[in-house]
Order: sequence, then structure tokens, then C-alpha cells
Amino acid sequence: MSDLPGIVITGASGRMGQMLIRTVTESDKARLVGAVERTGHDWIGKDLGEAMGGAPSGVIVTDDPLEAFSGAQAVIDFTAPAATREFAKIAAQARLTHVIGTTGMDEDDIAALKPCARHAVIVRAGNMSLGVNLLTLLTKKVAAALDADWDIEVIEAHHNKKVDAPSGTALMLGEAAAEGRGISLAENRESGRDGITGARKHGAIGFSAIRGGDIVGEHDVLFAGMGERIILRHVATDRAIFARGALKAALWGQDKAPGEYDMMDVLGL
Ligand SMILES: NC(=O)C1=CN([C@@H]2O[C@H](COP(=O)(O)OP(=O)(O)OC[C@H]3O[C@@H](n4cnc5c(N)ncnc54)[C@H](O)[C@@H]3O)[C@@H](O)[C@H]2O)C=CC1
Ligand SMILES: O=C(O)C1=N[C@H](C(=O)O)C[C@H](O)C1
Repeated sequence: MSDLPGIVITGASGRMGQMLIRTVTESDKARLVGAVERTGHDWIGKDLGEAMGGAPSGVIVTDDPLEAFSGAQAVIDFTAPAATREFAKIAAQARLTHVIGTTGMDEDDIAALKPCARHAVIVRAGNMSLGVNLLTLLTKKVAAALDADWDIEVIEAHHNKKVDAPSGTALMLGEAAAEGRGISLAENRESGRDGITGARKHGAIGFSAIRGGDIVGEHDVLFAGMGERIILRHVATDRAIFARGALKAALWGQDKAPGEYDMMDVLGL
């Protein structure tokens, strides 16, 4: 029996779920021990490898997270806010590392993680890639160097199946810009402009979302001044960047004390 950390993937059939399964299966640092899907999904009860169109894997897809999490060391969860809240309670009971990639979580959803983090290591980030986490640092630095006469706009583009806007990454970048400028994002956020909106509020941080085709994820932070513009950009072309980051977070969490962490902690940035 291997002593590599055992990992469960929730939302196994999803775009990220399948990428995570391939990443964990190919890793020599972890083993895949469980796969969870929602009740009623046609993968439930099937062998995961066969459900993905390949050879049998020995892992049966379940809709019972309690069963799947027992005996695992970490769960990697890229699903939906309501599901992630439920998984957080079960991961806390099982004392697992819970890596949360799910975006679109509101204040209540995030507050609900707090009691769970007394028992589990929770690593949550709107983007698990190295590139975006570095871009976050750069955004904070540039925002700190410029005054409020420079308008800040975060522009993001994603595939046509994405259900939340602005993206989790756009919000991370907006928070970094607000921190750099020393203001609150909640009080200065401007998004969804349509119609006679009036002039842009001085000092606002704006968000725009494009949805189309199979775009993996693109983010620009625009600093628009008088007579010049600075654009910081990240372009994701492969979901493997998020899966690699999530696996790194799951392994990093193995010897950490319970609490809430993010990818900056994992990457040491
Ligand atoms: N933090 C990051 O680096 C990244 C975050 N994401 C986020 O991850 C989430 C998922 O994205 P995709 O894979 O593109 O979506 P998707 O729709 O392809 O997959 C979500 C999966 O979760 C499953 N699911 C929903 N409720 C469930 C439940 N109660 N129990 C078990 N499974 C359940 C669905 O059946 C589906 O298979 C989104 O919130 C997205 O924004 C996506 C990419 C990177
Ligand atoms: O839904 C997606 O696809 C993505 N979601 C994350 C987000 O909301 O920022 C990360 C990435 O951009 C892909």
C-alpha cells in the first residue's frame, strides 16, 4: 500500500474535474483515491477511468462525499458554491486538506468556511496558476505607484459555459489593485455598465466580462492615465496550469496547521 497522500476530486466529470484527475493520476507525488459527482449524474457507480473513456482505474464515482473523504488526505474541489460549503463541513470532520478552486462564492459562503478551518487546512484561490498569482503582486505594486487619476479597469474573458462574473481571478486582481491604492474594493467597485451610466466615478475600479467560445481565461488590468496606458495581462491557454497549482496546494497542506490559506502562501509569494 502506497503512503503517498490520497486525493479525492469532486466535480469529477467537469472541465476542471477531468483535468485534475489526469494531473493527479500522472503525478508520482500523490494517488487518486476517490471521485465525487452530484446525485443523479450518469457517472455515479461507474469506474472513473471507463467513464472518462479510458481503461478501468479501480476508482468508482460516488455521490457520497462522506464515504469518499474517509481514508483520504486531501480533497480538490472545483464545483459550485453550495457544493463547496457542504464539502467543507465533511472535509473538516475528516481533518483533510481542502483545496477550493470554486469561484462565485458570496460573503456568506466564505464566512461558512471559517468554522471548518478550525479543523481542516483550507487553501482557497480564485486562480491557482503561478502566472496569475504573480500578476496579482504586480497589480498591487503598480496600483501603489499611481494615483487615483489613473483609472483601473479589470477586463476578463472566458468560455461560454462560465456561470459567474466577474471571474474569481478578476476579483483577486481588483482586490490587489484596491490594496495597492489603499482603498476598499467593496466601496469602489463599478461593473455591468449599460445605458446612460454617467461619467466614470473618480477612483473607481471597473470590471468588464466577455463570454465566448472555448476561451480558457484571459485577464487584463488596465491602468488608464492621461496620454498613456499600462496593461498587465495574463492569458491561460491550458487548464493544466490550474490543476498543477491545486495539486501543489494539496501536497503543501499536508504538514500545515488548520486554517485558511491561499495560493500566495503555497507559492511563498
Ligand atoms: N481557482 C481556479 O484556478 C479555477 C477555478 N475554476 C472554477 O472551478 C469551478 C468549476 O469550473 P468548471 O470545471 O469549468 O465547471 P464545470 O461545470 O465543468 O464542472 C463543475 C462540476 O461540479 C459538479 N458538481 C456540482 N455540484 C456538485 C455536487 N453537489 N457534488 C458533486 N459535484 C458537483 C458538476 O456536476 C460538474 O461536473 C468554477 O467555479 C470555476 O470558476 C475553474 C478553473 C480554474
Ligand atoms: O470558470 C473558469 O473557467 C475559470 N475560472 C476561474 C475564475 O473565475 O477566475 C479561473 C480561470 O480564469 C478559469
